[in-house]
Amino acid sequence: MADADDILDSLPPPASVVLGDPSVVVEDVTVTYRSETSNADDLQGWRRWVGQAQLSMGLTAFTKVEALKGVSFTVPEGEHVGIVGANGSGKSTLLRVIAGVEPTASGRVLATATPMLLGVNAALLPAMSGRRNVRLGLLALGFQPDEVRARMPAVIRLAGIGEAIDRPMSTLSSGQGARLRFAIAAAADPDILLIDEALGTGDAAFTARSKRTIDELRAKAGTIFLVSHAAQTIEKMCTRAIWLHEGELITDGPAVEVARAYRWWAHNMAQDETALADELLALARGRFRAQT
Ligand SMILES: Nc1ncnc2c1ncn2[C@@H]1O[C@H](COP(=O)(O)OP(=O)(O)OP(=O)(O)O)[C@@H](O)[C@H]1O
Repeated sequence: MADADDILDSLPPPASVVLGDPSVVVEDVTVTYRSETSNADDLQGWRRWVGQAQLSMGLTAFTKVEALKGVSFTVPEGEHVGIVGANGSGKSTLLRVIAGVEPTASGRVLATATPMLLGVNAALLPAMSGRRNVRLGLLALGFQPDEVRARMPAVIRLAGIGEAIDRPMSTLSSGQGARLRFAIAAAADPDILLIDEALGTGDAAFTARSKRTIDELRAKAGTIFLVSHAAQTIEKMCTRAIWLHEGELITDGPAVEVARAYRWWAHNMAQDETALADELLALARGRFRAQT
């Protein structure tokens, strides 16, 4: 069996890409969630005793989840960055922080344009119809009234929710609402585009249509962040990738190299080869730290 060093050494050299000035700077970002827990063993030190006492009295105990731990990187314009990592590693949190919809406990994000997280940025009003929400959504994105009129049919076609477009938002299914949000955001032509595949929703026809739209947006956007569980998607679509593990940035480098290292790690975890997986993770982390 190949050892961790052989695996990392067999990876191809970095691809070369032509890049512009910095477009997104993530500086030492930490995000902490406070979450209910029914298991006091989740808690550390004195909090465990307090938690046990709270739970035994039928009260609620809270634990702290560090979703991102001091994550830093700079992305130049034109870069397509994949974010990989196991479930719960902090990928969606990172996208939400870059989009400005998730507060940080410390650190900051600087961007040269407003980053658009597909499907999340549009805040819809429940009492208004889908159609009026599309109008408001497009106005909120900064389009002039004549541009709004011109773009509305395409947005409504992409959402593809039929007659439900004239019903109040509050009566739509969550899938229909998600499709509308996606379609509004997709009209934005953002310079900095954030795509979370986990947000993918809807039936096969919508999935195909939204994939086409994402491809068009990708072709136009300057800087792209893409979260995907499929390391092959990251290899194919991205120039660079970041591997997160339990909120920590493990490595950041050429997409092919990072995605393959992550794939080997995931493969070994799936095979219960946890010792080799741990070794791979430590090596990838060590190599990256040595470079920076
Ligand atoms: N609103 C929240 N309240 C409490 N904990 C949260 C909240 N959102 C995320 N978390 C926790 O933060 C950590 C990171 O979550 P996040 O959704 O960013 O991971 P992810 O890598 O995107 O996961 P997945 O691949 O499963 O989508 C996880 O431990 C998760 O349980």
